[in-house]
Amino acid sequence: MEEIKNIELRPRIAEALKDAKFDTVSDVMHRSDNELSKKLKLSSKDVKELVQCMAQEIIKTRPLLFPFTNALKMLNSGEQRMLTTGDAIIDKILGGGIMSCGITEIVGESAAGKTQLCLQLCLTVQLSKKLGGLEGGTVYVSTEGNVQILIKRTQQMIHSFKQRHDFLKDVNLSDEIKYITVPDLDTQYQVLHLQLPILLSRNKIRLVIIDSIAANFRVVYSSSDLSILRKRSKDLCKLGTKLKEISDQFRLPIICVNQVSDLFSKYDIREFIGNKDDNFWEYDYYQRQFLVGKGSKIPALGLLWSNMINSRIMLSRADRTLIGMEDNCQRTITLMMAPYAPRQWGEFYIDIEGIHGKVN
Ligand SMILES: Nc1ncnc2c1ncn2[C@@H]1O[C@H](COP(=O)(O)OP(=O)(O)OP(=O)(O)O)[C@@H](O)[C@H]1O
Repeated sequence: MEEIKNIELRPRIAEALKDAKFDTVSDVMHRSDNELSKKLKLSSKDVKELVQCMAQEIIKTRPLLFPFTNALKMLNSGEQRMLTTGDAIIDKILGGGIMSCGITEIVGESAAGKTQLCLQLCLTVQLSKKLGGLEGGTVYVSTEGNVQILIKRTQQMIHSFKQRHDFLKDVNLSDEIKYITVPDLDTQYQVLHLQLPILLSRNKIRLVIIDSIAANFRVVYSSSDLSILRKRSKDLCKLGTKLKEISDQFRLPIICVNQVSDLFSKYDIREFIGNKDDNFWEYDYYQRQFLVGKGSKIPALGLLWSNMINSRIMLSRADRTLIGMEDNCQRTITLMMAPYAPRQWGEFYIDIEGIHGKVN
């Protein structure tokens, strides 16, 4: 973080900072105005001036963190806003597809179809912008260690994808998907902080998928000890901030697959959602699910993580019924929250080609 001694300040403010041994911009910016006023023995007017100077310094020295934009600039830039899922019905349910920036969470119970949706996006992202793609490859960070299964399933999808998009028949779509396995939290940290930024700066990658974000956290932070919970929150915060930074810097969407936790009482919902009035939609959804005893599950990692993501897509499935060889379970996809569309849902199914929406 920037050192204060290099910043031009009024002498009495500079003197107060020196006396209080405040050396960096973060020493100031991590404190409230009241705290600064007390510690530095400065008037509230001086504190306001100091905070403004520090904020200016951050904007000046870290322009990538503040890529200010407005609606007109976005419109004129012609930047693709949505990444298609490859299925018109699902795109419609999701308000156009997956947001082409920020963090989108895909959450659901085991075998709900999260990985299938992600693999499909690995293919659609390679399409031209005209067709709803982002013209680039994918980095697929997997915590499950099942890369061979992913590759095999992707090959299956590619086969039918090429039949639908004849012009891709000579393109090697699997070359544009780079799989990385992260078996533990330490490796995950190394990959996201060191390896991923290098990969993104050297290749034309337009999508990052982390499948799943909860797996390693659940293993390391399984205790309910308060100090461990605090550390978990801190690490989750760091992870969310890093992902946002990467998404902003490389202008690409990051998809985080998340698991679910069981809901044991309706008070769990309040604990998960926080203030009901702040997020009435989600509160209402889980409350109803709980009351009808259906899908009484909430996304893992709690409220803190919920505040780090930009949109949330929930996949769910009813109990599996096999008719002959056909998997006939009812699946639903719900856009739980997004800055660009209201909550909506629909049914979908999975077949050899990938995932498809059902016409009602
Ligand atoms: N080739 C295929 N043809 C038809 N359906 C398939 C095919 N491959 C997978 N599926 C369906 O996809 C489901 C698994 O989906 P997926 O692997 O995306 O689950 P998930 O939500 O990622 O689960 P987990 O959290 O356990 O990894 C299976 O139950 C199966 O019904």
